Amino acid sequence: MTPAARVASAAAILDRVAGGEPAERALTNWARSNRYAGSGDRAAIRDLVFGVLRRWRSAAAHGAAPDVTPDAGQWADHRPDGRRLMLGDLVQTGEDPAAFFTGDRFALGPLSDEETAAIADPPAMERGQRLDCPDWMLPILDADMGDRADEVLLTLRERSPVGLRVNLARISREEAITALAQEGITAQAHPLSPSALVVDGFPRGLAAKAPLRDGLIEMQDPASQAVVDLLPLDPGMRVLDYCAGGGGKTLAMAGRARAEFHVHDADPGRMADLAPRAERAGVPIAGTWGPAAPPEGDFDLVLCDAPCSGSGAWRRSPEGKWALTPARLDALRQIQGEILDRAAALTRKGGTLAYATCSLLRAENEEAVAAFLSRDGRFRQTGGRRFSPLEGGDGFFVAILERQS
Ligand SMILES: C[S@@+](CC[C@H](N)C(=O)[O-])C[C@H]1O[C@@H](n2cnc3c(N)ncnc32)[C@H](O)[C@@H]1O
Repeated sequence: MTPAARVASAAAILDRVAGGEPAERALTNWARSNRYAGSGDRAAIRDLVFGVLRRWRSAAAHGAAPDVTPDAGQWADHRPDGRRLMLGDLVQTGEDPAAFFTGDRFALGPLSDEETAAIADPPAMERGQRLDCPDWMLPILDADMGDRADEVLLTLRERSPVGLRVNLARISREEAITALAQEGITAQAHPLSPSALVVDGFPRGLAAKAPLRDGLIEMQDPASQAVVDLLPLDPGMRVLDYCAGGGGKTLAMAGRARAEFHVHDADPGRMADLAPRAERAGVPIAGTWGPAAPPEGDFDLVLCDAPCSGSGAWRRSPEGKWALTPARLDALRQIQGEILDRAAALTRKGGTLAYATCSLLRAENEEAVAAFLSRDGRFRQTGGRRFSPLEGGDGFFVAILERQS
């Protein structure tokens, strides 16, 4: 496909996303009905779509498209079109739109006079547009992050570097760097965790490289690994990953200690990849639990990597930024409290309950923990940390809570 045809395809996919279709599904559906597109085309189109998702408001401003609904942070009421969004993002990333809007076969039609006039001068943007943040969240983020809020939000407008976790149970970080170099991938040690690497650039097909296929290295954000580094883990412990999802943290824990790992998720489908990944990494999973068979008994360590706004990971999952509403945030806080209460009942006396989110918001982090501690006097906070996206990984939070009685 030509670069112009890729831009036209991205615009068509953005139309569907603006119409309510989740981006991953829109990309998959597009690929299914356009089988001529090779893997390089699909990856390039995905990059274009995700670039706009991260910078939706500023792209709309540059393309003279309607803004998102300002109070709810959603695009549902004003659906800007993919053509204008692509136009705006090309302009703001320094590309010449005329090179893509050619009117050639498979390309978008040439720029109209109105579009040419619209992009002639940079638009006047309000702060939320410039930072690509829903307006209702700005005061919350200002209160929670102080004078770093703008810097953090600007970071979240860009693509996240590719983080890897070395399975230290099987290979050292230096050996991993060498193994990757043999595959033509350059990676450096990342300061957030002894197991973390960051890859130079955005190489295609990374997941299919031998060290990843063989379970020696996993894709994982460095801050996610740093959260696991803070957990009190010893060999032989009985550990429950209460919100295990795809098992990223279970496998990271297993890389640190030969413990007995149990996994649970309210949506067992989310754990579908866990068994093959665990097998590749050489990690036995002692128990898998779901809503039909909830976990029982006393665990030495229960990790709750709770569902959250995902605000620390908006680079990776930018749709979440626009889908979040005050009502959704309230619902998440409710769920987080329920998860903490359930997990507390599964933590043995003297054991540890660890609460983590990839959220930047105090409401989901410090305030959730404070509310839990005021409900359950048996626990005391003994550690924890907040990770900022300015440290090179996702924004994360973890609190270590010890059960004392
Ligand atoms: C942040 S994700 C977990 C990511 C995972 N720990 C990892 O590192 O790959 C949160 C998970 O919590 C699950 N979840 C949502 N509500 C839950 C609940 N009430 N109890 C347990 N798990 C829940 C979701 O299905 C989702 O898989």
